[in-house]
Amino acid sequence: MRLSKLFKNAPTVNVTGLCFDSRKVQKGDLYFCLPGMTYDGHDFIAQAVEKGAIGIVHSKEIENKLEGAVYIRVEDVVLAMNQCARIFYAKPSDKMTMYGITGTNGKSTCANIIKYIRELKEPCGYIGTIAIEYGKVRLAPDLTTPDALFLQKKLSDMVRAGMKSCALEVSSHGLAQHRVDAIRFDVAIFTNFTYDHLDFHGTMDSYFNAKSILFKDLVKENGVSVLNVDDDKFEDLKSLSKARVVTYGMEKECDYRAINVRIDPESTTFDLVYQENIYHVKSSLVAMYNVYNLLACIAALHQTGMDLAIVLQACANIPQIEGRMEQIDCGQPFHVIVDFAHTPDGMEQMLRYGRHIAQNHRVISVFGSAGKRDIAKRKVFGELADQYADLIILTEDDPRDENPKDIACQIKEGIQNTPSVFVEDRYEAIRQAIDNASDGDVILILGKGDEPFMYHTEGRVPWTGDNNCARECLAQAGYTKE
Ligand SMILES: CC(=O)N[C@H]1[C@@H](OP(=O)(O)OP(=O)(O)OC[C@H]2O[C@@H](n3ccc(=O)[nH]c3=O)[C@H](O)[C@@H]2O)O[C@H](CO)[C@@H](O)[C@@H]1O[C@H](C)C(=O)N[C@@H](C)C(=O)N[C@H](CCC(=O)O)C(=O)O
Ligand SMILES: Nc1ncnc2c1ncn2[C@@H]1O[C@H](COP(=O)(O)OP(=O)(O)OP(=O)(O)O)[C@@H](O)[C@H]1O
Repeated sequence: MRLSKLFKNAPTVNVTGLCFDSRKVQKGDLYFCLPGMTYDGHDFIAQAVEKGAIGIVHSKEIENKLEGAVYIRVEDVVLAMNQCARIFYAKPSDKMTMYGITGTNGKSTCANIIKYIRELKEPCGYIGTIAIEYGKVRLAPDLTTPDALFLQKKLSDMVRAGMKSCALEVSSHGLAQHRVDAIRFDVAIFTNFTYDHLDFHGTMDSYFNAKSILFKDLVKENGVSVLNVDDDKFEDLKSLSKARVVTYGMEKECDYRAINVRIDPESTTFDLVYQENIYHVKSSLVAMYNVYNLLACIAALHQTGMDLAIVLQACANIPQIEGRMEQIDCGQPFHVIVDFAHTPDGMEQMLRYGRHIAQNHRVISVFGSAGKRDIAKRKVFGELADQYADLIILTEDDPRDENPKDIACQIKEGIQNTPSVFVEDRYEAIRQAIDNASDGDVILILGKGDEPFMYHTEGRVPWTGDNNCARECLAQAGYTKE
């Protein structure tokens, strides 16, 4: 593409790619000097030019301009990069129905529900924590919400592969770092807002401000904000939403309301009240929080033209979402559930659900807390497990360069009455939980879900995955039904 298509009055040179990392520049790329938390992209111009960048987009004064590249000075490089990416990749988000999902918990679950149901009508892509998926392509993501350039490129690949819609998880980091600024969403879904990511955002207000960008920036004609009426942040989001607002919930009057909810170990049923009509819904997803996730998706899909009856019927067969409330059934006489819960709210939801289905039997919980992340939540995890569990097995969970035993000690500060042990090796911890379980017990393995890696001192190292680990340990104990 000609540089002048991206910047008015720019010299006639051909841009073959866009890049913001000098280490990855390829010949013909336009290099954007981004401000970062550790570095400043302006410091790497020499490397970018050496690697063949044909243009440098910068905001600071540059004294020694190297030959071989064109220099374009702008006020805001992040803004310029987003605008360029949108044009360079031919505005892919304008060619699909775009669902943006944000909130502390439930983004991956909702995105996967939307993808599954939307695909009954037309091809739908997915970008989020679990995968990047479209058609037959399935890639392992590095981030929940990738950087702006990668995102635009992937969306354009999706359009080329025939996708008509896309469900995209939008993290607060992604919003704060303007990774989705160049995307035009049709629907912005808000799941919930509870404690998380204070290591990055500093305060809950700043965390919320990041989340709210998705709703402030939803300006597409016919755009719709899908909001959880039962969440404390509902009124704030409603008043700042630019688009039409549609509501869902259980406790208050709203557009899509669930009543008569019944949660069983295998399924969930409820009555959906919509415009004074009542529809009976049965879903393969369990736990109360999934009723909220379902309502959000039902509203979003219905508001974007899907037939309500088809959407509701599809709720009965939503496939297992990897590592999210994943029931591992190898024929053992107790429940084993693997879940990605890693926030206080997620932990409480899971522990409460475990308590609900265990009835008089025991809840055995296996978890840790990530190293170098949100230290304050460790004690809270201990308090929650103390409240709901009968046995707590503390173990490693992405310790990074912290000692897992120290993290476990901080979790233990919240444990008063419930027996707890520390088993550093996660595989061994899961094995001990399984060996310890009696008929009817519920084992909750929390925090990592399906993730096939663990962060240690040496970086990201392969991990069996909690779900695979549980299956292996069950097989070793003689249960092999799956
Ligand atoms: C905290 C955070 O989000 N950091 C992101 C941020 O890094 P940064 O600000 O430190 O960047 P930097 O290293 O200072 O570099 C500044 C600029 O100089 C450039 N550079 C740097 C060095 C060099 O040699 N050459 C060069 O060109 C960099 O490419 C960058 O453009 O900008 C980088 C470039 O886009 C991101 O890769 C990086 O994500 C890191 C890897 C990360 O782990 N982010 C996580 C926390 C994250 O975003 N998570 C969310 C939420 C997940 C959840 O809900 O749990 C997600 O969406 O995944
Ligand atoms: N609506 C919800 N309310 C509260 N907790 C939820 C909700 N949905 C899911 N959870 C809990 O949060 C965990 C993570 O769910 P999910 O992966 O869907 O969220 P997420 O927002 O995508 O998280 P992340 O961005 O960290 O991947 C689940 O495993 C479950 O324990």
